[in-house]
Amino acid sequence: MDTHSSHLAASNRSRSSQSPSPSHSASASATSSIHKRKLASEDHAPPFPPSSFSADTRDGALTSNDDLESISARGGGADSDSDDESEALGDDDEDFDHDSSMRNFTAARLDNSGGSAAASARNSKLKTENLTVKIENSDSAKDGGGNAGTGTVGPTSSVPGIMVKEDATKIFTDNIQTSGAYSAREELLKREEEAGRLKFVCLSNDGIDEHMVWLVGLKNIFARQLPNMPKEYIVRLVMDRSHKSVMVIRRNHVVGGITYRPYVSQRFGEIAFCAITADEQVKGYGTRLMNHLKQHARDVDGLTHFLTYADNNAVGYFIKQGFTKEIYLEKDRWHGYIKDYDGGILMECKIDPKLPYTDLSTMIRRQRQAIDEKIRELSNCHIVYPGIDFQKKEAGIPKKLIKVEDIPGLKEAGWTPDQWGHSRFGTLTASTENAKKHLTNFMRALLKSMHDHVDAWPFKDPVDARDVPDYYDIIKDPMDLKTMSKRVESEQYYVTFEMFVADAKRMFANARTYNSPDTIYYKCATRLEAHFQSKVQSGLQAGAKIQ
Ligand SMILES: CC(=O)SCCNC(=O)CCNC(=O)[C@H](O)C(C)(C)COP(=O)(O)OP(=O)(O)OC[C@H]1O[C@@H](n2cnc3c(N)ncnc32)[C@H](O)[C@@H]1OP(=O)(O)O
Repeated sequence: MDTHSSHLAASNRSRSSQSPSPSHSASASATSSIHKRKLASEDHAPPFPPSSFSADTRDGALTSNDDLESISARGGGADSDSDDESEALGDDDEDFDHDSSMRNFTAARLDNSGGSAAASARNSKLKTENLTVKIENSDSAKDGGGNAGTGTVGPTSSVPGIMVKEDATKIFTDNIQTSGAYSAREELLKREEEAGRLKFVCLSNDGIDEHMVWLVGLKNIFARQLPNMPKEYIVRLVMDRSHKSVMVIRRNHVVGGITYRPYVSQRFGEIAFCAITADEQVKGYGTRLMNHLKQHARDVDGLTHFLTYADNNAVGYFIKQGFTKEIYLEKDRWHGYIKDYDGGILMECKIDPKLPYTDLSTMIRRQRQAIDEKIRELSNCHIVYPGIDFQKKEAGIPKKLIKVEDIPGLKEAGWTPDQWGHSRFGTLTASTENAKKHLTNFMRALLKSMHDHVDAWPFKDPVDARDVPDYYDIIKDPMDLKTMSKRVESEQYYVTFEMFVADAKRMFANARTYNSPDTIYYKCATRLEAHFQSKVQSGLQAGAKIQ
């Protein structure tokens, strides 16, 4: 018999999927019809040289061009009428809640002052405190020892107002994500395996009834998911004894699998088919399957690489499994061994000699843990401080004056009083107290000047919603001279002159937002603003020092 004569399958072999992953359906439908896969040999020529073919068949294995008649009758016989079986495989009653296990990763922020002596001292102190729970009221931190008049500040206790979480493990689980989406899915499936609800098996056509039933189930999934691949061709390879199939079995039903041929002498394997039943896709089975395959191929077959012709719409999946379009494997190790295709993309995956493929999640978790511990050595980002009390009274004036030094955690983060940023006040020393008084007087004078202006009447009081019912629907941040005056008199609100100017500008902008240019309100706003600006200008020139 001519072993190359069964080109009936070869001429139109294509693996384009019928029901690609939901998340990729758009691209899949666009590509599946045009990227039909064909053996390069087409109808007449063998797909690869007979010499390499015969070398492969030293163990009597079938290849794509072997005659179908030589396929195991047990497997082939079950082919035609069992298509529906694959549908029955997708029991939904054990759906896993993958979403719940997906968490957002909050990147820990490294303390950039970690290298300094001060920082190390601080860190070692905090590490010690890490062992105990320490909760202080932030108010006590604000009040304790602070002296606004002299500028000596705040807390006297070592780390006031800090709430350090109880133990390292708890911090780890509470604050830091223990696993990403990838690991979460892997862990979930691993637990299912450990509980015996899920298993991964690697089989070939060994004649054992149960195995044959699974292989037929897998063949049916391939037939459905790779509709452009001739069914006879699928049967032939799945039942070929030189091919192996790694399968996901749940409740004794096949959920999906990968059929591959290990070329042991060449130490690489060719993935022929890979599919998960339609309603179980994008739940992590494909990934776990691939991990089991890699582990088995490395540890049992001694393989170092996988090659496959990936359907265009499955390239994304293979990339996520570590496959590349670049082929690094020396050509003489694979050329002539695997079938060439038109369409599809040849991809390669190097199997790592050490990675624990079926327990990657544990490895990743340990790595995260190690990184987390290192971050906590270098920074304080795991310490949670109480928030600032932002309670306000009338006119948005804070109920309690908060000094910068009293902001919980600020000093511990490396802040020092010389880092005042954009504040034009500087520290609350006696001289800046003078500056503060000076500023208050200047703002008072500006307010009075505006108040006395002929165009000030629309701005003297807050707009009354009874008079203008839709005003507060449009103006979300209202301002008026009375509110500004209260803020000035509180001597707490306007800690910078810019804040005062910003309020005035907002007041004028509001008037021009709500009213049209032809209205008196709009015109008053423009004239009063010009007056205000000239007063600010002349006041500053006359030496009204703001700081
Ligand atoms: C050599 C060949 O056999 S090529 C033909 C491949 N088979 C098919 O196309 C048949 C139809 N598709 C399927 O059977 C399945 O979707 C498979 C086998 C491709 C993937 O199995 P799944 O169980 O769905 O994969 P799994 O849930 O582990 O997903 C792993 C990742 O790949 C992504 N992915 C899955 N399928 C695809 C795809 N077709 N294209 C791009 N990305 C994909 C998933 O979104 C997921 O990404 P994430 O980790 O960022 O969340």
